Amino acid sequence: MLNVEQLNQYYGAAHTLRGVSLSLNKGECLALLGRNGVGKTTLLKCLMGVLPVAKGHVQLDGKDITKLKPHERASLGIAYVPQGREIFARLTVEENLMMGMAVKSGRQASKIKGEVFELFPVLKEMLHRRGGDLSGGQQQQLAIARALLADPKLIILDEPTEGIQPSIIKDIGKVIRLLRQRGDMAILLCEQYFDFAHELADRFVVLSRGEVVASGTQDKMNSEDVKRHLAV
Ligand SMILES: Nc1ncnc2c1ncn2[C@@H]1O[C@H](COP(=O)(O)OP(=O)(O)OP(=O)(O)O)[C@@H](O)[C@H]1O
Repeated sequence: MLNVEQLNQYYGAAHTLRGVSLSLNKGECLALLGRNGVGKTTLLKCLMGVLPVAKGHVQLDGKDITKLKPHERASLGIAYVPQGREIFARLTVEENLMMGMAVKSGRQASKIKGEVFELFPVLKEMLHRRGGDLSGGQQQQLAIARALLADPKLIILDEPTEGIQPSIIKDIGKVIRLLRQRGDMAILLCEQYFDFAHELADRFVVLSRGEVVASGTQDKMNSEDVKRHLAV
């Protein structure tokens, strides 16, 4: 469903992504691993169209989307939960969720909304609170819920456990596992928290200095070779 071929990106003279290729199938969770600053967030932004690429291609279901704008990619079924969550702090939880549903019809929206409240019951209790008054973990849940309300084919999560308390990390893990078991979505999970990614991923890719230096199935993820690229 997602095919990335030889992506190259630069920040000025700095060559940030160097020929990155990866693929991801429906029903699969791919972990994107790597130390701080190796280019993970840059790659995700290129996939969402927030940053332009210098060379290479991104395909979704066989269609070349390399030149499409973020909103066009969103309407094709890509949802992005950025690092730091970027919820609307002054809007209520309900209003934040409505932003995610903007592209859906009334009937579709209420069905998806029911499913999302099952996944994140806490959001139902907090519908009228302002986003900015939620805890960091609740904001992360809100950001994931908002992305799911667009009913995506591919959800891209940038470090969903960053700065979040263990009990909510567990809840977020459960949701990702459920989405994976449903089998109708592809999940790209960028993570520094190795054990979390190891539990959830089917396959992994490791970036180092903008290059893919290791990849494989989940059973190979715990190897010395992979750990070497992640050790600080
Ligand atoms: N807007 C920017 N302008 C110039 N350089 C940038 C910009 N954003 C990131 N960089 C640099 O590009 C490199 C890759 O950054 P990126 O944020 O993609 O890394 P990362 O692997 O996601 O790290 P982290 O885990 O800290 O988010 C880093 O050296 C970073 O300093």
